Amino acid sequence: MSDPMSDPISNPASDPILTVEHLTMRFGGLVAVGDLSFEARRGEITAVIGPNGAGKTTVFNCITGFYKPTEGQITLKNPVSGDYLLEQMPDFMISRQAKVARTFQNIRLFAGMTVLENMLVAQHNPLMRASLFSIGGILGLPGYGRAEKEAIAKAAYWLEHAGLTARADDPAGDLPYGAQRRLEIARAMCTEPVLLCLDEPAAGLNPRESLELNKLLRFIRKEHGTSLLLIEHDMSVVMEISDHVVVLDYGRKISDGSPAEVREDPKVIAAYLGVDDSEVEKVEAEVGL
Ligand SMILES: Nc1ncnc2c1ncn2[C@@H]1O[C@H](COP(=O)(O)OP(=O)(O)OP(=O)(O)O)[C@@H](O)[C@H]1O
Repeated sequence: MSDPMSDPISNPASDPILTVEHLTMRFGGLVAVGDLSFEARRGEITAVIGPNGAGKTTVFNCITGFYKPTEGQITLKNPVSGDYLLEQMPDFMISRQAKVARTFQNIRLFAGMTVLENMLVAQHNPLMRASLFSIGGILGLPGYGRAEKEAIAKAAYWLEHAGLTARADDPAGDLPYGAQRRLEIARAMCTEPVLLCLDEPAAGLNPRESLELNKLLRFIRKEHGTSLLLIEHDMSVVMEISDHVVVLDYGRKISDGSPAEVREDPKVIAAYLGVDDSEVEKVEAEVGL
């Protein structure tokens, strides 16, 4: 099999992998996302944050093809296969061709299947191709045997880096919550995405599980050059691992910069981090509201 470590994607700092331009999503009269533009740069961890209902999940759903945006353009620059206009593609092509993978707020594993089986299901497409879409596996064709070995080796590699090797034969549903989250991420990495979108990966994790998650995400970025886009409520995770933070409020972008920059931005303090009631007027005056 090709060595999963052998081809880290180059990482020129200014090179965007995802460009969102004037994205608007309306549900009837409600503007869930309004005229949003931002970039996620290649090889970086970009966090999208904001209060409840700010439009974060809607942005993810537009990027990954679950929603068709009302307006706007979303360009994914795959360094290998070229540019894709995601808003014009069905969701399965976004994952298969453009190589964008995602995880969900609520974990979506096959709970009754083993950890290893979950990892192999993610590699269904290459295995089906190698089986000639029917009898290759039954006939024991060499191509299928090779593809199967590669799939198992890739699964083993990601299980090791997610700290799950010892649980490979256990039902996924038996894993502690934090381990299930890492399994979802490891499973997504088996599809070799260029952009991995994570919807609240730290939700419900205890501090030790949060550290293990951070370690896995850093490994993915550093050793594979995979770009990460995450929605996160846990500010300690955002500040610790993000290179770039985009802040939404009521569907609009109110801040965009390094973690240190957005943390100091009075608009963010007022809208997201929260201020004492007695301070609201003062902060609003400072930011011109
Ligand atoms: N399918 C839908 N139909 C109608 N309204 C929707 C739909 N999806 C989202 N919304 C509305 O769009 C707005 C943004 O929701 P969204 O879930 O994107 O926010 P969020 O920032 O992800 O919130 P949270 O942090 O609570 O997950 C909300 O007012 C929500 O009720």
